[in-house]
Amino acid sequence: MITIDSLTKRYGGFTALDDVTFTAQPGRVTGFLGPNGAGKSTTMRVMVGLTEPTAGSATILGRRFADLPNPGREVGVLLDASAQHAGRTGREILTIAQKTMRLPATAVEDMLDLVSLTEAESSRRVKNYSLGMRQRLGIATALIGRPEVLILDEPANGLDPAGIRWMRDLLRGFADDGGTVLLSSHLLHEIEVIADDIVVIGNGRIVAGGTKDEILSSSGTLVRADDLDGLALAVTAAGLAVTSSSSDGVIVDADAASVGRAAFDAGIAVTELRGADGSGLEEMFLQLTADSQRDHLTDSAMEGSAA
Ligand SMILES: Nc1ncnc2c1ncn2[C@@H]1O[C@H](COP(=O)(O)OP(=O)(O)OP(=O)(O)O)[C@@H](O)[C@H]1O
Repeated sequence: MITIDSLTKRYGGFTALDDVTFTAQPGRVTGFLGPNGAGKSTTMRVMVGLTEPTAGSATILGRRFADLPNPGREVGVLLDASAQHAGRTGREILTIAQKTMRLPATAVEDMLDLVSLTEAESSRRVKNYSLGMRQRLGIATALIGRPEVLILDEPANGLDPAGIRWMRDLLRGFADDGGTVLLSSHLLHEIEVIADDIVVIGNGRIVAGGTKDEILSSSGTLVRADDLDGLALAVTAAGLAVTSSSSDGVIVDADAASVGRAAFDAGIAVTELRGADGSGLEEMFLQLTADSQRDHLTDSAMEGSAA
């Protein structure tokens, strides 16, 4: 379990984290979602003792990272796959971790197998690794101490679709065995397919949190009709809030029955009526963070959600 309690981090006059509170529970994959610069990495750095908070606390299994006796045995961390020593081979990096944590020598082979790095690949220097291979090696290093908790910052970066599926299955298995997983991403689709719980951060503040189902169901109802303008007027006249309106349809912050009734009362023929689910999460993400984004969302940030 990871507990973040009223965490604030200021750099001079700039507030990077503003009273951030959430938990990541055992047996669950918690997705930490937010646009670039929202504060995900800063939160994770505080968790593992790399950044000192201005106020508040972050504990892992009830203790601050610095107070864990053999941290690698309790929490696996991957903050930046490119930060691994470029001049060492993958095998050397794992062997150092194995010796530091006083693990059996077989642990290195086990991890290479787990992340599918071949004998030849593991003997290459990291500077010759692709980003995807670095991510696999980073995940192997995080897992080698068989920790209960995993903290991963953008772990899917650089993985191809098969690699993303592999990682998803690996994290699912880890959580199903009772582990706690916290992973950050600015890719909506990635979080949507992997996470059980979602915490959304924007401008250093938590703007939404809950189970994926709660977050999705709170994203409203998607309704379509030939007369979209009339439809939007009808739901508004019925006292329902329109979350977004485009040529693709209208998303309303209400259940499907209320939206259907409003359209029926106005004599508007509905052509589609359903929970906004995936598209709603994208809409919610954009909305929740719209006035808090420090950088514009890039095309790559949105590409996953278009799937
Ligand atoms: N050492 C620092 N000094 C000053 N500002 C900092 C420092 N570290 C981070 N920040 C600022 O804090 C904010 C949050 O940064 P952070 O790296 O946590 O965001 P993020 O959500 O991880 O974004 P990304 O997805 O781009 O990595 C940014 O505006 C960043 O510029």
